[in-house]
Amino acid sequence: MTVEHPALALRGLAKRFDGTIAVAGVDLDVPAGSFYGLLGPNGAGKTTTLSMAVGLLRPDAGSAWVLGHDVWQDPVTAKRLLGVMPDGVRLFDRLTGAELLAYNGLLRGMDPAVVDQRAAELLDVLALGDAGRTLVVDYSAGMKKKIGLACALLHGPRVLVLDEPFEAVDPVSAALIRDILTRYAAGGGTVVFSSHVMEVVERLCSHVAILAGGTIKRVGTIDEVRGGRSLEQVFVEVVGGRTATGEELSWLSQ
Ligand SMILES: Nc1ncnc2c1ncn2[C@@H]1O[C@H](COP(=O)(O)OP(=O)(O)OP(=O)(O)O)[C@@H](O)[C@H]1O
Repeated sequence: MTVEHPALALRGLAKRFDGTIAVAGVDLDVPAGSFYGLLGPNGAGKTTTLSMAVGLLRPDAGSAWVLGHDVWQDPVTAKRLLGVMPDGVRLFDRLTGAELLAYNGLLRGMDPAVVDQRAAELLDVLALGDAGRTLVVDYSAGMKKKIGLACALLHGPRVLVLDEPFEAVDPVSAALIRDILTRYAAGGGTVVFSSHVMEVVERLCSHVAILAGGTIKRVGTIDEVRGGRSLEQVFVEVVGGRTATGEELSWLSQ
């Protein structure tokens, strides 16, 4: 009998920057085939957690496994299975989209003919084909997200980890990204993405974890976490925050 490993397993991940505890011991199991949303307010530790989970940032403590392969002990195998779109999309942006895809594919040791064929298909599906000779540095924020997603998908990963894929993306591009991710998940892939947009998570995800102050506050299937309420209600209750009294900023009223 083969053991089914979680797509992503995190144990005790922790990170401190100078005096700030960014992530304070995160445990998480992402089931294979799930569409997983990591929700949290600004500064919750989402980017730091995902960066440690995919081998981009060395944790102070803890471990991460991709389909049973330790990201830090066996990075080559883990990274072969992973497609990653980091926050702020750190790309070699003095290349065109096609060049960037070719660079990524060849770096992964892919057959050049396969790279060419997949790159052309991805650029077409993501409506980036017209950008032709435009350098990525001159792309709009939404176009940068889309080329980042194309780079993450090029080698056909089993697990896709995306940091804020819908941030700064117009509704048309957002719908396109949603379609591609839904198709990828329907084909057996696992998607993990961070967001602070409830609607997107509620609409797409089978599972959700709410991160605040560097720890996981709620975790489970969307229905388990909602418990009959809206995700926003649960989020606000978990994360807290101040309620306006109506007295503040009175000088703004004419
Ligand atoms: N390189 C760094 N140096 C110092 N502090 C950092 C660094 N990266 C993150 N932090 C701090 O760690 C905490 C968590 O940041 P992180 O970027 O992981 O949060 P986030 O949930 O992704 O936030 P956002 O939704 O705003 O992107 C914040 O307090 C942040 O200021």
